[in-house]
Amino acid sequence: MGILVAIEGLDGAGKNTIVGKFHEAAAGRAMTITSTSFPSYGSSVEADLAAEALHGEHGDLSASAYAMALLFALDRRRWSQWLRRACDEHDLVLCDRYVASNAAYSAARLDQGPDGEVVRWVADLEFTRFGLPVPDHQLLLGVPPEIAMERAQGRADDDAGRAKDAYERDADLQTRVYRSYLDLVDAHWISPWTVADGDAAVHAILDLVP
Ligand SMILES: Nc1ncnc2c1ncn2[C@@H]1O[C@H](COP(=O)(O)OP(=O)(O)OP(=O)(O)O)[C@@H](O)[C@H]1O
Ligand SMILES: Cc1cn([C@H]2C[C@H](O)[C@@H](COP(=O)(O)O)O2)c(=O)[nH]c1=O
Repeated sequence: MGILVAIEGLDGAGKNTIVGKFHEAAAGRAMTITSTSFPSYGSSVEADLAAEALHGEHGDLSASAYAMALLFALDRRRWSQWLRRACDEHDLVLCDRYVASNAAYSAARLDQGPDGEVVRWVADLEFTRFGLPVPDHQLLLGVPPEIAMERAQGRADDDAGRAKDAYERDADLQTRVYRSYLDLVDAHWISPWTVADGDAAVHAILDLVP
C-alpha cells in the first residue's frame, strides 16, 4: 500500500514543475510513483466549467465561493476509485492540488480561518460524503505570493494558452490564499504537512516512502 501525498501552493508556485522532478528522482530509487492533477481539465466537465467560469464565462458562477468549490469537489469525486487503486499499485501517489486547495482558496475568498465554516464544509463534503481518500501527507510549496505571481505572469507572457484567470489576476487573493495555507499547516489540517521547495521538498517526501 503506497502513500498519497498532496502538493499544494499558489498559482505559479511550481507544483507541476516539481511533479516532474519527483518522477526523475523516483527513477533513481527502487520505488514506483504515479501522479495526477486537479482540476482534471479535459477529462471532467466540472473542471472545464470551473476554468471557463474563472475566465469570465457562465454569468455570476465564479462569484460564489461555494459553487466554485463544489465544481472542484465534483471533479475530484470522479477520481476516487482511481486514487484508491493507484495507492494499491504504487509506492507513492502524488496529486498536484487536492482537497486543501479547496479549503485554502475558499477560506481566503470568504475571509475565514482554518476552523471556519467553509473549511469544515469542504472536509465534510469531500472526505465524508464523497469518500475521497485522506492524504497521508501534504506538501506546501513555500513559494511566497510575489514570486509565484511573477512566475504565473512569465508563463502567461510565454504561452497565449495560459492567460491568467480571475484568481491569478487577484494579487490580494493570492496573498490571502498563502496565509490560509500557512494557517492550515499550523492547524495540522487533515494530515501532517511539510513546507519546502525544490530538491529539499522532493527528498523530504521521497524519504517518507517506506
Ligand atoms: N523553481 C523554479 N524557479 C523558477 N521558475 C520556476 C520554478 N518552478 C516553476 N517555474 C516556472 O514557473 C511557472 C509556473 O510553474 P508551474 O506551472 O509548475 O506552476 P504551478 O504551481 O503548477 O501553477 P498553477 O497552479 O497555476 O497551474 C512556469 O513557467 C515554470 O517554468
Ligand atoms: C483544484 C482546485 C483549484 N482551485 C483553484 C486554484 C486555482 O486558482 C484555480 C485553477 O487551478 P490551476 O491549478 O491554476 O489550474 O482553481 C480551487 O479553488 N479549489 C480546488 O480544489
